[in-house]
Amino acid sequence: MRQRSGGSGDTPRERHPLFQIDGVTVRFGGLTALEDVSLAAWPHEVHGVIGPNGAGKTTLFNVCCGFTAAESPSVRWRGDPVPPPRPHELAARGIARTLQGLGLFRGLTVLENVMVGADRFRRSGFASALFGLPRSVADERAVRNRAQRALRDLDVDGCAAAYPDSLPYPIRKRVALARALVSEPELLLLDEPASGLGHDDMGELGELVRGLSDRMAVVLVDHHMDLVMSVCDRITVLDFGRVIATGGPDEIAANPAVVRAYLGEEAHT
Ligand SMILES: Nc1ncnc2c1ncn2[C@@H]1O[C@H](COP(=O)(O)OP(=O)(O)OP(=O)(O)O)[C@@H](O)[C@H]1O
Repeated sequence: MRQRSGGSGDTPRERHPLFQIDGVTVRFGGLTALEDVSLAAWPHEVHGVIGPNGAGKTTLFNVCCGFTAAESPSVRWRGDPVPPPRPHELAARGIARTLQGLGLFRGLTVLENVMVGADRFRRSGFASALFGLPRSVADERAVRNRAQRALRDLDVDGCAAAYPDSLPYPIRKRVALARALVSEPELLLLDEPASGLGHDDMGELGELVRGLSDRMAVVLVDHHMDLVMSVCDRITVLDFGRVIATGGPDEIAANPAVVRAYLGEEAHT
């Protein structure tokens, strides 16, 4: 595990998590999906969220993305209080996410899909785009270049002209990741990044995610213990909507409450 920021030479700001959310309670009618849950994502760390089925992982992910509202959570960005995230503000706030369903536009090529993710770098307004003014043309070229770079970084630039439906699932997952990364986020939220991947693709994904933590904080929700244990610096374990443990992979693997929660799950499957 890498040294967390905060040692000699760090700026004081790096003593805080990049993103911290506390007091997350979500109720769906009579069902409490999350009760007073906290999550802190540190710069340059990969933070895993795990837990048995129905523990509240997706709900927590959705709160972090602003898809689901929690009851008055406290949110901090580099230690400063900020309003809870809202989906349309994520890119502007330095947050990107990939979803289980990938969410690629079927009618757009791979390159065009990734260009959508780079939208925040456009500087020209609607009118100059409409009339093809020079600034808008330069903008378009810059956004296209960024998108091509993002595809190259993920080794999928060869399918830039293809439509998502024509590509194998692991490639589509990379495209979805490229679309998230092209916005150059400080915080990347990954929902089930390993779902549907075979062993080899999962190994490559693990290396990729580890590499990303040089540039950003990563939060990932996933069922695959191998991936979570090998890739994450810190892990939050949920069970029945509550945090039952937080710590490094070794601490988590040895935590009796975590073992009990997962054994309980096996007993019910
Ligand atoms: N929109 C909703 N309306 C009602 N109940 C919901 C809703 N979303 C989630 N729940 C319930 O909230 C609880 C937590 O669900 P959530 O999907 O967050 O768990 P999870 O840990 O992601 O589960 P899984 O591993 O099975 O995906 C579950 O009991 C689920 O049935």
